[in-house]
Amino acid sequence: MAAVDGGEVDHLAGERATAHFDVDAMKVAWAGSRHAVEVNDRMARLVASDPVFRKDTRTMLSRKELFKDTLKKAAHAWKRIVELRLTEEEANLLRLYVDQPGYVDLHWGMFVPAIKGQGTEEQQKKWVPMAYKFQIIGCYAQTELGHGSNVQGLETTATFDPNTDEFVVHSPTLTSSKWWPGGLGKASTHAVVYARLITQGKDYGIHGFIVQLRSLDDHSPLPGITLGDIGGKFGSGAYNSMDNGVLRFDHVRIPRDQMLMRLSQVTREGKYVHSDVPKQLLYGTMVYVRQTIVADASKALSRAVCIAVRYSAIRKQFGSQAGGPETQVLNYKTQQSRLFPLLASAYAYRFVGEWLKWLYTDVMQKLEAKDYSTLPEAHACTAGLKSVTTSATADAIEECRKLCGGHGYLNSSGLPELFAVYVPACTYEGDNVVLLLQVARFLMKTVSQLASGKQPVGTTAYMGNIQYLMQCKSAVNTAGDWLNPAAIKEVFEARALRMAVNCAQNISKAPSQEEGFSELSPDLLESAVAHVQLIIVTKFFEKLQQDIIGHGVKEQLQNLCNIYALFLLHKHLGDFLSTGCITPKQGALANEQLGRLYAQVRPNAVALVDAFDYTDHYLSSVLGRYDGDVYPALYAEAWKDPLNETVIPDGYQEHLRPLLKQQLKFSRL
Ligand SMILES: CCCCCCCCCC/C=C\CCCCCC(=O)SCCNC(=O)CCNC(=O)[C@H](O)C(C)(C)COP(=O)(O)OP(=O)(O)OC[C@H]1O[C@@H](n2cnc3c(N)ncnc32)[C@H](O)[C@@H]1OP(=O)(O)O
Ligand SMILES: Cc1cc2nc3c(=O)[nH]c(=O)nc-3n(C[C@H](O)[C@H](O)[C@H](O)COP(=O)(O)OP(=O)(O)OC[C@H]3O[C@@H](n4cnc5c(N)ncnc54)[C@H](O)[C@@H]3O)c2cc1C
Repeated sequence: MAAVDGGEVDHLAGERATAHFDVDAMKVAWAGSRHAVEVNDRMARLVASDPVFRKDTRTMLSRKELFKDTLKKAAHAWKRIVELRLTEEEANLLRLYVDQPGYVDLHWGMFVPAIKGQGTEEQQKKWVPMAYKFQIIGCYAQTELGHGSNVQGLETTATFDPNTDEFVVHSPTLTSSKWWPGGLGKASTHAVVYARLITQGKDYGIHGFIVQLRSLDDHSPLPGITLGDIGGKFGSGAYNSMDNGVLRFDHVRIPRDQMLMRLSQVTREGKYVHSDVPKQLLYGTMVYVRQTIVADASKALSRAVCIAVRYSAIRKQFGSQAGGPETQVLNYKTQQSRLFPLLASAYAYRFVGEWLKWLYTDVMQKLEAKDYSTLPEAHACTAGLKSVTTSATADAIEECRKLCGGHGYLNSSGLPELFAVYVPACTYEGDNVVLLLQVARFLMKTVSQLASGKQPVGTTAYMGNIQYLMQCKSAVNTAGDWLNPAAIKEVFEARALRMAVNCAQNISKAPSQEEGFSELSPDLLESAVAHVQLIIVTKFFEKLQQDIIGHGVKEQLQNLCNIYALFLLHKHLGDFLSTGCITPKQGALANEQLGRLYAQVRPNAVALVDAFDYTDHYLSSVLGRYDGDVYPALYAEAWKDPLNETVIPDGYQEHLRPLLKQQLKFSRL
């Protein structure tokens, strides 16, 4: 049981008693191993029991107070990490459960990986230990006021001066100001800055440079550097704890060896040398972060779903006859049909995130061995999955808020802040539309290579079965037939392939490839989504092939997998029908089966969210409390609002009293 700060009475005990499976074993399936459950639980409790990490009044703090509170929490977290000699795994989890975006996320999440991925061994030896000891704090300064998505369009310059063996970093225009980097505004002492490398009069495009921004003595900006925060962001609390910043350079000089030189170098004489590696490795940090964002999607979604499921089991409306009990809103079929697909999606994203982590590690090992063949697929998978999972998660958090009715709109429900913190994931680390177009480009290339007989591999291997998939008809006859994984996989593969081939055919009719791609881009997005959804469904089925232990666990996961797939089929019925993969009758049968699956989830719903093993501290929601004691908590929470500090509000004397005491002057009143 994870609820360290829950009450004595378990209002959800009845719900927990109806579960048909072993919740502890499900925790292992969710977390990945018994070790992962144990370490997650230990770090979550450590954070929950420490008063410095309290966050119940976070949304009421001013921006300055919130930022200072973030600095305090980050420093305290570091102190605990050092005192307790936590491992890297434990430290990462501790920071996760502190649950307040801050400069440390970019320091560990992007600055260090950028140096590790793009720095030479010598550069790593110099910079990484300092970063590991927090002797320097770093951020990732790529985006500018004028360009974010179009990395090649960045304007900051780094011009080599052979006389002094230095680069001169400069912001030539207003639009070249670095804009958005997290941690840049107030905290970072250093940044990995992306700038156009110019040497011997030639522009060699975007490269990474380590630049010191602030004095290590008094934190003031170094000469030639203008720094600040870019201002308040969406929502209360939320991402406002982060100091997203602006940065301008006025001919700032850095030593030549602060160019990240693993992929290409500039010699003492100023000669540009590019190693024999794909240029796209420059984008490696983004690929790494996109992969972690997919794992975060399942965290955020499961959190919202946990709140909505528990509250829906507590909340009662209507149905009372002759004084009998009212109906739990979780029993309404509409509530189930909105909520259970989100529950299933949380599990689906968890497992595809696990697989993506494996893929990423595999690709990295191949790159080390100078095998670059899997790089395009790694890019397509990370970009596509980042895009699909973050968009769906942001929508799902908002749906969970609605599923909690009026109380979901209160900050104390935890859902508004969760949404506000989460929704920029659709934009950062690559706008979701821009990333899906990258997937589409990869798909079009794969389709065009089919004609030449090249066999697609990995996640596009199904395209090799083109003869069959272009003409097959689903054999589903009854609702129960939709429980056959082969039946589901076949229609998802046929839909994805047919949509891609249709796009490719239509592009080929355009005057040029480029014009065709641009004209067809809305269709290409849908085609990319179909391909990515197929990956998620496939990886869920593959997970079910693994050794899953514990009473009833596999059956529950099978139900969730079927719900995930059939819900997508229902939602995108137009795609499946228009590509002729299924008939309207088969679509109706899928929907019938979905209803049956929801009924099977109903008695297990609360236990399925308990398996996420979240503390009340992490959930930070009066509606999602483990003990279900919602109403006293809601009532108590209201009194904490600063407006309730006085009975008579500030402003009464100036603005309310005169209004109430005014003499009526208008004759018609
Ligand atoms: C309630 C409290 C909760 C608290 C929770 C706390 C959690 C919060 C913590 C915060 C977490 C995270 C912080 C967020 C960090 C965000 C940081 C950022 O945003 S950093 C900036 C990110 N910027 C981007 O992502 C920019 C997106 N743009 C691009 O990636 C590129 O410009 C492009 C891919 C769109 C285009 O590239 P370009 O080179 O211009 O052009 P082409 O399209 O022609 O591509 C050429 C060729 O390269 C291939 N390619 C492209 N990218 C890659 C890649 N990454 N890897 C491999 N290959 C790549 C592409 O496919 C083309 O290949 P061809 O074979 O030629 O077709
Ligand atoms: C909270 C947050 C944190 C961030 N942190 C960092 C950080 O630490 N470091 C950093 O360097 N950056 C950071 N960023 C910046 C982020 O990476 C960019 O905002 C993101 O890459 C999107 O780029 P953009 O803002 O230029 O959007 P734009 O590209 O201007 O997007 C505007 C619209 O144009 C559309 N669009 C753009 N190009 C195309 C196209 N080719 N085809 C079709 N439609 C298109 C988009 O879909 C979107 O609808 C952060 C951003 C946010 C919101």
